[in-house]
Amino acid sequence: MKDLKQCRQEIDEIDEQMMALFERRMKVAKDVVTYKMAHHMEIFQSEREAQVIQNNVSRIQSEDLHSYAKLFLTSMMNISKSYQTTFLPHPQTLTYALPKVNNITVGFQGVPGSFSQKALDTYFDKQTQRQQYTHFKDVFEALKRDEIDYGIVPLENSSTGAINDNYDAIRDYGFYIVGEQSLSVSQHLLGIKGAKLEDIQEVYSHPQGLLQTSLFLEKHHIQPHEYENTAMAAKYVSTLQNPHIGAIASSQAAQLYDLDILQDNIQNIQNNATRFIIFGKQLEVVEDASCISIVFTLPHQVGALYQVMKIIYDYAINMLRIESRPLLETPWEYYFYVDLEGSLKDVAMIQALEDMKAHTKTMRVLGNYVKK
Ligand SMILES: O=C(O)C(=O)C[C@]1(C(=O)O)C=C[C@@H](O)C=C1
Repeated sequence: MKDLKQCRQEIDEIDEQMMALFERRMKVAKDVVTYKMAHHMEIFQSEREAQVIQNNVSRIQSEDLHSYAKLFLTSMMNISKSYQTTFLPHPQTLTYALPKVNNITVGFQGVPGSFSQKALDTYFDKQTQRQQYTHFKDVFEALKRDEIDYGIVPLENSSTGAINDNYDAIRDYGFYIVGEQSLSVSQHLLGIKGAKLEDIQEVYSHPQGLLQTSLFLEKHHIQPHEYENTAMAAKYVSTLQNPHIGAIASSQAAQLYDLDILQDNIQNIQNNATRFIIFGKQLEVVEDASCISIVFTLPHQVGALYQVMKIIYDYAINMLRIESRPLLETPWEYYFYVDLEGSLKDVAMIQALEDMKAHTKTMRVLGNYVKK
């Protein structure tokens, strides 16, 4: 048996060599992303990754290490991709992208009659193919598999705040925001034909639908039940045919699933609106893009957030929004999601972002797009 001390010494020597190679590899990854940004290429290159895995796993002589080698290479390329996403485009090499409109498929969560579909219908034209999914996460997965060209999900509601899962997903999947559609949202109490408001004892809706109408539900002593989606809840209630069970959903859902509107506009705040984001795999900057979304993490230091905010102030940039979310991998640390008014074609903006990046642990541009 080898001595532990000797083993660890050997590991230390190997790690030293590996770290030098790691640094070299990451520097090349940086050169690759500079090229990709100038040529409108996606960071994730599935064919190349498959090739890297195939070439290198076959070099491993011990058969029992093949699956570990594959895992090692995959993790290494994930690290390389996450590093690549932190680089900012160069205003001179960044060319405007024409929004893709022909022959595209867009994924949304829910069934026809959902608010996501309404946002999709408002943003995209009639020819756009629509693909529906059960969960928000499925839309992100579908884009990852190239099943769709874009996804559309809600990010924030004016009365209930952020839709946290989607904030986390847009960051974790490494996708880009290419557009935003704001939609005014009216929630209605729906019931089966002939039912009355007084009959309703329970309702089904998406958690957001229930939150947005909490005052009405409390007032009428109606018990809320969470469902995948407002329109799916309407569809479900329609199948139950029970006069005591209602749904909270749109007027389109009432029509589609043959339900009556028992009480309209029951949302807590009358001008209830939801912001939907359209996301894709590439950074697409259109000519009139005026909103830049960034996400960053900060070192645990006094005044770390202040330093970033000061740069925004010094460059006289209008900050449209700031949101913080816990970093799952390190408790009590947060990432910040900030919207700034401006364009990535503006040299001063890139300078400001570079300065901000110098004060963060990680920073990535999520997109530069038009708010509609
Ligand atoms: O070859 C590239 O395009 C790279 O960006 C490098 C790299 C890698 O780390 O090997 C990273 C991301 C791609 O998905 C494929 C490979």
